[in-house]
This record gives sequence, C-alpha cells and structure tokens, in this order.
Amino acid sequence: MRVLVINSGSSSLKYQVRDTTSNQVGANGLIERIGEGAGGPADHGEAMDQVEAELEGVLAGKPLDAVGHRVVHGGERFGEPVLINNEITRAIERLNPLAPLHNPANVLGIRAITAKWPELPQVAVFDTAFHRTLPEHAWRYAVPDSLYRQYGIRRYGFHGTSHEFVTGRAAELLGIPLEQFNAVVAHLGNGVSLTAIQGGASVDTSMGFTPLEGLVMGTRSGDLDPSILIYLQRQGLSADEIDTMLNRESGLKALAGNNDMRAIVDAAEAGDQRAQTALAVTSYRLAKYIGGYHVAVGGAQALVFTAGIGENSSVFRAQVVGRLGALGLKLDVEANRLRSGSPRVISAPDSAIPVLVVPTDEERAIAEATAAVVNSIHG
Ligand SMILES: Nc1ncnc2c1ncn2[C@@H]1O[C@H](COP(=O)(O)OP(=O)(O)O)[C@@H](O)[C@H]1O
Ligand SMILES: CC(=O)OP(=O)(O)O
Ligand SMILES: [Mg+2]
Repeated sequence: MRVLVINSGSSSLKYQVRDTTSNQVGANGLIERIGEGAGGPADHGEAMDQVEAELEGVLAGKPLDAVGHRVVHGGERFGEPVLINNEITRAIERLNPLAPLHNPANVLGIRAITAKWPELPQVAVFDTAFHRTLPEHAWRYAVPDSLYRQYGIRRYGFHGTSHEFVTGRAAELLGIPLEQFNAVVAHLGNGVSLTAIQGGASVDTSMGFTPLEGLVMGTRSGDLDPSILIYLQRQGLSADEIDTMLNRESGLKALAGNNDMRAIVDAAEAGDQRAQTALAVTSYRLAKYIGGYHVAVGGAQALVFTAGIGENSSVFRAQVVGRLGALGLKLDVEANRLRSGSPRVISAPDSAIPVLVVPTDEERAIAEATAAVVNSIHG
C-alpha cells in the first residue's frame, strides 16, 4: 500500500511516501522553522501548501492509497488508530487546548488533505494510545475527582508511537519476549519523555495531561511547582503569556539560549557556563526520573535512548549515565561514541543492565498502522 505519512511537530512538518509492502520510502521531506520567520513558512497551512507542491512530481501516475497522520492528543476516546471522517476531525479539534503546539497543526493537515483528495482514506495514529495501559495509580493526579470527571484532567502521556516501536526493537535486540520485557525508554527529541515499560506495556510516563509535564525539553520547562503559575498570574501575566513562556520560551532555550543540543554541547565544551548548566540541569532531572522508573517496573532489563538527542548525542548520554552509578550502569566509551543508524548496545560488559540506542521510526509505525486500518475496512 502507498501511504503518505504526515508528522506535524510544533515547529516542523515531516512527510514520507512509503510502500508498506516493501517498506521502501519513496519520497520524504522536512519543513522546518514554521512560524519562526527567517524565510520559513508563516504557519502549518503554508507548510501544507509546500508539501502539496513538493508531492506533485512524486505522485505523477502513482496515486496514493491512504494518508496516515500523527495526532498527538487522542484524549480518553482514542485508544487505537482510526479512520478519519468529519466527526473524528471535530473530536480531535476539541482536544486542541490540551496539545496547543501539536493538535491544531494535526487538524489543519487532515483538512488540507480532505480538501485536496476527498476520496482518499485518512487514518489518525495517536501519541496517547500506547499509554492506555497506565494503571490508575500512575494516571491519577492527587486533585479533586471533579477535575477528572468534568475536564478529563489525568495523565495521558505522549510519544506513544515512538515508545512502542522502540520497545519492540529493544526487546528484539536483547532476545527477550516482548511480554516479559521491562525497560526504561527515553525519547529525547525536541519534546522529551520517559516511559516505564513492564511486560512490554507502558505503566508510567513523564508527560501528563499535556506534553508540558516531566523532563526539561527544547523549549518546554517540564515539571515545576504549580504555585509559580498562580504567582505569575497574580503578578499580572495572562494565561496566554504563561502558556507561551512555559511551552515556547523555557527548557534548553531558556537555560542555554537555544534549543539545539548540538550547539549546546559545542558551547559547553568551549567553556560556556550557561551551556554547561543547561546540560547539568537536563541530565540531572532525567537521571532522577530514570531511577524512579527503574523502581516502577520492578527492575528494568535495559535503559533505552532514542530520538534526535538520544540517538545522536554521545555527550548527553554519557552525562546521564554518569549520574546513574548508584544503579550500576556503565557505558563503554567507544561503543557510546560510535555513530550508527542501527539498534545497538553502548554499555560496558560489567554494566548492571545494558544501555541501548534504538533509532525510532514514527513514520514507519504510522504507515503500518494506517495500512492495517485501511485493510481491515476493505476486508
Ligand atoms: N548529531 C546530533 N548531536 C546532538 N544532538 C542532535 C544531533 N542531531 C539532532 N540532535 C538534536 O535532536 C533534537 C531534535 O530531535 P528530533 O527527534 O528530531 O525532534 P522532533 O522530532 O521533536 O522535532 C534537537 O535538540 C537537536 O539538536
Ligand atoms: C508530544 C511531543 O512533544 O511531540 P514532539 O516531541 O514531536 O514535539
Ligand atoms: Mg518528534
């Protein structure tokens, strides 16, 4: 099946045309710096126009069979990939406030495709779906139950497509049956989340009601004392100002002046104090969570790194694992430094458990899920 996959991030749009039978990627593109000025598209609408233009040549004579969309927030309703219709699109749109950097762009992508190819089946694949197995003690916040009943305030968790894909690959690499596999998986991209895997399923995850909770990210603060928000509001900041500050002006960008891990590592190595502090805060917070999730899964069989930073930054991985000595984790310096696009072990032979790097492939997982939904409908 020939599937167009659309993965809209907060400031980027990735697309691929994939053949799900041969697993070949026919075309792919990345549109970056959306809404950041400097020659980038003004918004995700312009970015979609650009995708359509780039696809003209690619699709000539070879039509698509389906489109698969990454949708970040599926709320409590969507636990599986679904075939999209107008009602589904509106339901996704109602979740926009819960993933303000992502869902509006996802909805826009769906509508742009509907307008261009109204007959083409479209499937939504949700970031939240893999975390449907969270036990109540992990998803419930210690707040009045009315918040859950009235507003659906609970932990949902995100990056599920990536966590699920990477968990499967890691179990395979270690030769452990998935349903017996316990691990801690660190997705370190522009958004960052950690997942506790028990018996191959998600039992806890660091992002919460929205993708803002948890670890330090590219432009997001992660955990902080909720009183800070109340305090700032009383100082006269509006809800929108606080939202923008925590989602777009915080994290690495606030600590180091930019959200590009490559630049931060280079600056830190050149002696830049802010960059060094940014790495320390970020790796310290992550190490604390990893220790917690090791306990949550009853003893992990592996620590797994993935996504842009997790796959590529040996310096950041070394800082994190360097803080995990209490768990007996130890990297092999050479294996950690080696660059490769394949799943691999980077720990020393005497590490208490293996540390892995497993490249994620959200687009592949979305294409396969899309083909499965479309096939199930056509019998
Ligand atoms: N070679 C590299 N070394 C260090 N960091 C890298 C490298 N390549 C990418 N990154 C970092 O990965 C992050 C982006 O990760 P990615 O998974 O592509 O994010 P997203 O999908 O959320 O946009 C950025 O912080 C970027 O600096
Ligand atoms: C949910 C989320 O944070 O996604 P991304 O990392 O693509 O921004
Ligand atoms: Mg990503």
